[in-house]
This record gives sequence, C-alpha cells and structure tokens, in this order.
Amino acid sequence: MTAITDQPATEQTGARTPEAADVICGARERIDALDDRIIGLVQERMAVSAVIQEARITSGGRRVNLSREMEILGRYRDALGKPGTALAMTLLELSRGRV
Ligand SMILES: O=C(O)C(=O)C[C@]1(C(=O)O)C=C[C@@H](O)C=C1
Repeated sequence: MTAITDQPATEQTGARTPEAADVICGARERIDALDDRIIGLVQERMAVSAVIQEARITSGGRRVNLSREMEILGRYRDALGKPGTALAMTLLELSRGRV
C-alpha cells in the first residue's frame, strides 16, 4: 500500500515488524477494493429499490412492504447471524428511508 503519511509502515498499521506491516498493507488494499465494490453494490441496490417503490406508489400502493422486509431480514440473519439483521436494517433504511 502506498504510504498515506510519512509515518513508517509499522506505525501506520500497528505492526511490530516490517514483515507484518507488509502483510497488513497488502490486506488493507484488498479491503479498500472490496469496500469500493460493496459501496457500489449498495448504491445499485438503492437505485433498484427506488424503481420498485416508485412503481408501487404510482400504482396507489405504499412505499413499505413489511412482509418483503421480513424476508430480507431473515435472509441476512440466516447468512450472517444477529449482526446480519442489523446490516439488513441499515440497507433497508438506505433504500427506503426511515419508517
Ligand atoms: O421489494 C420491495 O417491494 C421493495 O420495495 C424493496 C425494499 C428493499 O429495499 O428491499 C424496499 C422497501 C420495502 O419495504 C421492501 C423492500
């Protein structure tokens, strides 16, 4: 990873050896790339969700569909446990606003 400051890599990473700092810098690059993709996917999810909500509201329905939200919460909980539920709730809030 390119140093973002003039600090030694060990100080930037909390590692106690240059070898460990190298491992951490490489892994941090991968995490940054993954986070970029995750953010892109979240934005894509928000856009698709907006299409659904718009269609439902235009047809006279409501923005929120609770049974579908329960399905999504269950899917995230099954895959990721309790924090998965919190993650799904955050995704739903980003997608349809606060209820
Ligand atoms: O699937 C739907 O019906 C949607 O409106 C999408 C979505 C979501 O973002 O997943 C958003 C709001 C609803 O309450 C349920 C789910």
